[in-house]
Amino acid sequence: MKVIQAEYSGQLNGTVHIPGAKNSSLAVLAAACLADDQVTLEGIPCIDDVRLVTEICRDIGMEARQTGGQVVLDPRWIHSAAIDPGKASGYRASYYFAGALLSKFGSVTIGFPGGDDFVSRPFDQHIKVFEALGAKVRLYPEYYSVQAAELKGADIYFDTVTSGATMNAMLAAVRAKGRTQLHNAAVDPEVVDTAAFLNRLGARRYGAGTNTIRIEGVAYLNGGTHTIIPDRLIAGAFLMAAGLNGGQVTVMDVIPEHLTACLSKLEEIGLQLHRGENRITAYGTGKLKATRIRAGMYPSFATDLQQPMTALLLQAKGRSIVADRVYPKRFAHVPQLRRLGAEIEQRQEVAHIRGGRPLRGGWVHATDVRAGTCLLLAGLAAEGSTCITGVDHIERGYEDIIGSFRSIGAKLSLRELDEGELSDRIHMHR
Ligand SMILES: CC(=O)N[C@H]1[C@@H](OP(=O)(O)OP(=O)(O)OC[C@H]2O[C@@H](n3ccc(=O)[nH]c3=O)[C@H](O)[C@@H]2O)O[C@H](CO)[C@@H](O)[C@@H]1O
Ligand SMILES: C=C(OP(=O)(O)O)C(=O)O
Repeated sequence: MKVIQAEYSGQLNGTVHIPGAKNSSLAVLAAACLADDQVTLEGIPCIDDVRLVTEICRDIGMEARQTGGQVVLDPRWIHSAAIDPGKASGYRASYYFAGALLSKFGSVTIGFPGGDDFVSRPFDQHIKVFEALGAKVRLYPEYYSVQAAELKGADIYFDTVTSGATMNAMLAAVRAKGRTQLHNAAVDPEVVDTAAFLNRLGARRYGAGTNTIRIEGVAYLNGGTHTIIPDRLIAGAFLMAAGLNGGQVTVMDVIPEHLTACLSKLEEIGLQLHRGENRITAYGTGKLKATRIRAGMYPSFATDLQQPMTALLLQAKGRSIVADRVYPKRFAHVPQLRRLGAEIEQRQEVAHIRGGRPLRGGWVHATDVRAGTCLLLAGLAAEGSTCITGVDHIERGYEDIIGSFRSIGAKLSLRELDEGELSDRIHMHR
């Protein structure tokens, strides 16, 4: 079993290049099915979720060649719209293949979305979109199918703001007959990026980045080249690292506007920031103030950043509280932080933190990708050595997490433990 070992690292200093966004890449890779010619994507991160997507692409006959951050896809030879249920359930965003293949072939069979488990991650708005466009959705124990003789544009109102269903609706509607309007749409940068990609292929889609998106269906889409936006969630986590012990971290190749809520909060708790055109430097002053975080949909503070932010707030003297309106139960990292000596409690879907207390190393388990970053940051600030299991979750979302944190001075290593060694270690730390 893989274990990340983190040692107390003192100040973290250095510059990190930020890769393309996982959440954009997963949508745009599936959206490439829609094209009628070759597609080249730049800035795709080398992460486990992307490896799974490229396997799915190959399974259905779409050639996908990845060289570093570049993926070349050829959708002209897709011969199947049946996706292995196990692979589809191996990550969250497989639902984009449902939207894209439905749009192009009128039929798809696919496993249910997997991904991080936050107790409840409903899928009803995706189904609502498919049905509104005229498709029939059938749910089976292991998979679902979506079929339509013809997709027709429709007016669709989302009952909740969802980035996944907004992007999926854009994919499903792009070849539908007539006009589709999406109301109460998500405005995330990943929505805008996916829309930009579709337009590059020749889609007629207007208003992405606002609450109403209009799509005029087209019969043919070209190929083309697109560069994925930088990962604002990885950038945010590295900026937080600067605050841990008063260091200085620069994130390069970012879009600072995508991080507005995060940057405001970092300044509010005492970090100094310098924003350039495509870079941000965070200076930790060594003194952090407690605060209140209410994670929400973009442009609010991102739910994917509330967990790493919690690790930083453990260093801020006083009481902080963290609530998550997107996933009110996204707090599996809280009991793990307590194993490191953190004074943190979860009461009524809010994490209450008493910060400024020393942390000590121990064994902890990452239950999801950002819980992993949270525990890693806490481990770098804890006295002694912290071992983090659940590395697979972390590798779903981070490209070379060990190398990039080491490049700013973090004492981290990846170790392989056999079952016997693992059970001895866990026993010792009980
Ligand atoms: C692969 C990917 O891009 N993952 C991101 C995506 O997940 P994902 O696309 O799953 O999240 P959504 O934006 O769809 O979810 C937003 C909210 O809508 C709710 N909802 C969603 C769909 C639905 O059919 N019904 C429904 O009620 C969800 O429970 C949640 O409360 O956005 C989340 C919110 O920013 C991020 O945490 C994830 O990192
Ligand atoms: C929740 C996340 O991922 P996913 O939606 O893929 O589970 C995330 O990236 O924080």
